[in-house]
Amino acid sequence: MPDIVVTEFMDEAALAALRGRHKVHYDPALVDQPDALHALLKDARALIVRNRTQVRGALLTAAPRLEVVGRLGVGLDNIDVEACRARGIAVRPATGANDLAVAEYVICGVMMLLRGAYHASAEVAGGAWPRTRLMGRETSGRILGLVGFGAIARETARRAVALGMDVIANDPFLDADNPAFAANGARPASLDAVLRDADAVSLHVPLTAETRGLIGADALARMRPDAVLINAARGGVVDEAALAEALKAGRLAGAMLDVFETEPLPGGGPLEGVPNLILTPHIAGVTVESNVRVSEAVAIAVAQVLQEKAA
Ligand SMILES: O=C(O)[C@H](O)COP(=O)(O)O
Repeated sequence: MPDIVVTEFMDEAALAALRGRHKVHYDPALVDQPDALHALLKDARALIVRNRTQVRGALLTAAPRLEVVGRLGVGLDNIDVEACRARGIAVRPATGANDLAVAEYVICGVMMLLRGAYHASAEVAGGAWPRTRLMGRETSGRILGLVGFGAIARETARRAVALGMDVIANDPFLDADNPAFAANGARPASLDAVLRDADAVSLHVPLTAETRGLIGADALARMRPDAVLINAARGGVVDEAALAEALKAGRLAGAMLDVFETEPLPGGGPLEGVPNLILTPHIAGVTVESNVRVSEAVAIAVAQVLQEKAA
């Protein structure tokens, strides 16, 4: 039986490093095979997951010898951190390793949505030439509003400033005089001001009881009708039906979503066929480069916990 089980995709070089010292079972399809996964966890000392494997309840019960959970990402909402703590199971996320990937995704989204010229490939290929309709807006001089001002938001802010954007940010955990705002070219603002003033709003908060549904019909109504919204944080933060309504009614100029209330996004939901909406499959933090960084960081952290616990 393996002592490390990996249930979702991981970089090969990091896996090879782990295999040098441990018996590793790597199967990125395991996330969708709970019975097989539970059987493999009987003797496992370590479990490595991305965001889909639910590390709680039955899974933890099936893993009586578990010592560490490696998280190939940052968000911990798929892990029952309290239950792990109660059992002395260490949780090791890849903090910082995918910040850059998400920040570039957000900047790309801001530019695509404000410019608005990239939804017309099929039309142009078909012989249409809609130049005046596709006259979009420049990014320089626009206001970027960040909801949450942690590490990823700060990476995003610096890149937005380099593009000539004015950056305002709200974070209930930071005092207005926190030097992190100025150090990253942002001005602190209330959530109301961010929603009211920003040309582009980007979300950078974890999913908690306080942030669930934060961007619902009320918040969307407070945004400018020509504003755009980007969510590469967590799906439950945005009310998908309310967003779909706002886009269809032209009360919002555009949106890009990388994360959803339910993942994979079930077909036939409110987001299908909505105009000015770009959807991606929870890929903002995953690039060729970040996959290497994330996997290496988690492999090192997991191996270290196993070594410490064995000592
Ligand atoms: O929490 C994260 O870091 C992102 O959601 C990316 O996680 P993933 O690589 O597990 O998708």
